[in-house]
Amino acid sequence: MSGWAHESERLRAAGPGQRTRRALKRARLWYALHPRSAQAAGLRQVCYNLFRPECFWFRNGAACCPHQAYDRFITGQRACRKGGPAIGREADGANPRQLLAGFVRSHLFAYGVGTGAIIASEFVIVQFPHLLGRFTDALSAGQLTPRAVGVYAARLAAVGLLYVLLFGVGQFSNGRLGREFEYELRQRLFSHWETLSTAYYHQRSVGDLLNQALNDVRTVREAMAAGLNQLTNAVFLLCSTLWMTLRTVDVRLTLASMFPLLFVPVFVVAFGPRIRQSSRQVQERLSDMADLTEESLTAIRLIKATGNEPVEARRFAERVEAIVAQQMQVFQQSALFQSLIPLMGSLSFAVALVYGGALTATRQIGIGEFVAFTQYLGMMLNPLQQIGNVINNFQRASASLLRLEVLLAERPDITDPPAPVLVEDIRGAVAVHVPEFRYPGSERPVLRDVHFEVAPGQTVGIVGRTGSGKTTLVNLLPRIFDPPPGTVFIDGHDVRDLRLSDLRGAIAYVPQDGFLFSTTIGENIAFAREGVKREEVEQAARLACIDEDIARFPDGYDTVIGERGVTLSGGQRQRTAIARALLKDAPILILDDSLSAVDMNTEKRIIEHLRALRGRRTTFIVAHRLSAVRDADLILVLDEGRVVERGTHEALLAQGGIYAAMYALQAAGEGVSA
Ligand SMILES: Nc1ncnc2c1ncn2[C@@H]1O[C@H](COP(=O)(O)OP(=O)(O)OP(=O)(O)O)[C@@H](O)[C@H]1O
Repeated sequence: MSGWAHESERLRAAGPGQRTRRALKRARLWYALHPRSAQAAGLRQVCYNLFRPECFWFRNGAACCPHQAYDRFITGQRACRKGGPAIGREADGANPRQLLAGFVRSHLFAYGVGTGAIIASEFVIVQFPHLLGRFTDALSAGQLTPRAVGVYAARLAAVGLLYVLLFGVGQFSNGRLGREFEYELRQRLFSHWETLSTAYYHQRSVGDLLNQALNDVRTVREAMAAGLNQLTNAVFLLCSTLWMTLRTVDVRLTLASMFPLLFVPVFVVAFGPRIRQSSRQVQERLSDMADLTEESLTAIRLIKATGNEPVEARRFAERVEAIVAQQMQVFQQSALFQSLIPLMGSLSFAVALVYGGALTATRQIGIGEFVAFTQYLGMMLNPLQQIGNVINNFQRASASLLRLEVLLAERPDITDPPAPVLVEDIRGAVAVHVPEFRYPGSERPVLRDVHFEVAPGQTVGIVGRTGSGKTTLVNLLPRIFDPPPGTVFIDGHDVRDLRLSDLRGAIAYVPQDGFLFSTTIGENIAFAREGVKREEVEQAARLACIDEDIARFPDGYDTVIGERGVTLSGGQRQRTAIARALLKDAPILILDDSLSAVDMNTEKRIIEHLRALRGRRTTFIVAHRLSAVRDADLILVLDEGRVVERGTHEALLAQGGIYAAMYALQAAGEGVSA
């Protein structure tokens, strides 16, 4: 049995009670090793089946479908069962600082273990100079026997071993917690992004959002894992060293040598805010660069086709130069700040040599005491340097937290109404009475006096010049943009009074770009609904006339179609998106210019299939090619946001207006018979 088949069998054999983390971990490993292979896709399907839709909830309290549960699991996010620990629930709506505080509170014991281990390790390591001092004293007094040397060596080795053990435990424990927090924060970000409305994404770039999800979150994680370790290490190493010196070394020598170190807090106050400010600017410029990279890679085919590589390379270089300049500023400030701290350490050393040397020469302290003290001072330099690093880290993390805070404070402008009308079954009657619609922040009305009504099961064609408002009009139905109150109704209910999940669940929408995911074509179609069977996917593909194309693909429905469906033709992409919408089987179907890249014959067949389903769903077809709407019960002709003509195909032809002129033009150009 092949590796894949064996794994698949094991997973299948696991009963509901055995859907264990172990099985899933193995699945994740398998998936990581074979991310793009058909086997992985198949295994994924099996794994989907292992999750039951009703029982997977995430820590932020949001329910999710098994597909998402699995996807989140393989990307390292943790799902928990309904009713499981709801750490994130209290964090819902919280800012990252509260999230951080909540996380630390709920992992107090683990933090205690990690930090405690580091603290203990510091108290162990400071025994080292003390032992060395005693060894030196014994040596200078000529009291060292071979046995005593062995005992000293064994003690020093034991100190080293215990230190490594304790310090390792502390590092690992806090590092692990940092990673867990990183996942929770990313998950929180993602859940938050899912709630924000389309208008928000028109204002923010993908690059900037990616930068926040990656760089800002990582900076915070570094501060709370490595930063916390370094801080604990540095503070307690300093404290324990100080304690040992005061206990075992002359107090005058200790106090005099420590004097230069009192300047460290002064430098922190002087440099901290400047470093934080510059770090924030660097992050913003990094967002810019991420933006440009994303845009350039998305448009790489166009760039190559037009031979614009040098222009893009120049644009990229300009942004990189700006980032480098900004980063140099941060580096200069950080370098100056970090070097001032060891400088103070060196001054301490100088005082110790002069004053300690004099005390030793006048026999006020022993040689062993002096040797031990210089060792202690050496040990202090490292934590002082670390404190500089940690403060820099915390300054950067603070800037990142601020950016994340701003993002998480963003509220979706399209939300459920406070008291939604609960509807059992939407039939698909649509009434639109929009006196005027403007996009948020825009002065110009895009729709004016648009009034029409559609009975359930009817088909509406929407045509008109480019920019006349067709997409805007259909976007109002699922509230992608909010219509004015009391202007758009479904089954007699204002769409703004319905729960968003009810409203959007009743609408299958194929947007103009018909986005596809970089997975298999079968999964792209199945994305419409949870728990769909392969036969249903195939039936939807038949209705959208993509089934024959799929049959010719090397792996059929399991063919991976590349990023955003790059390996498909424009027409194939459109038909896949249509199949996905048909599979949703919602009472309202919207095709926004979704047949433009399909040839006339295929378009005709798809329209025939839709007509066969007539009565079952209300359909809106936005089109430039009039052949796509000629069978519609009502055709609206838009011009500059107004309905300038309306009627059936025949009635509009008879009117001899804009529609008739468009039809004549297209018939002449494409050879369409009237
Ligand atoms: N998010 C937006 N913010 C502001 N104005 C917008 C936005 N989206 C579209 N518009 C403007 O609204 C007008 C109508 O756009 P819309 O996309 O609805 O036209 P359309 O008829 O669907 O065009 P096409 O046939 O080219 O797709 C255009 O002038 C456009 O510039």
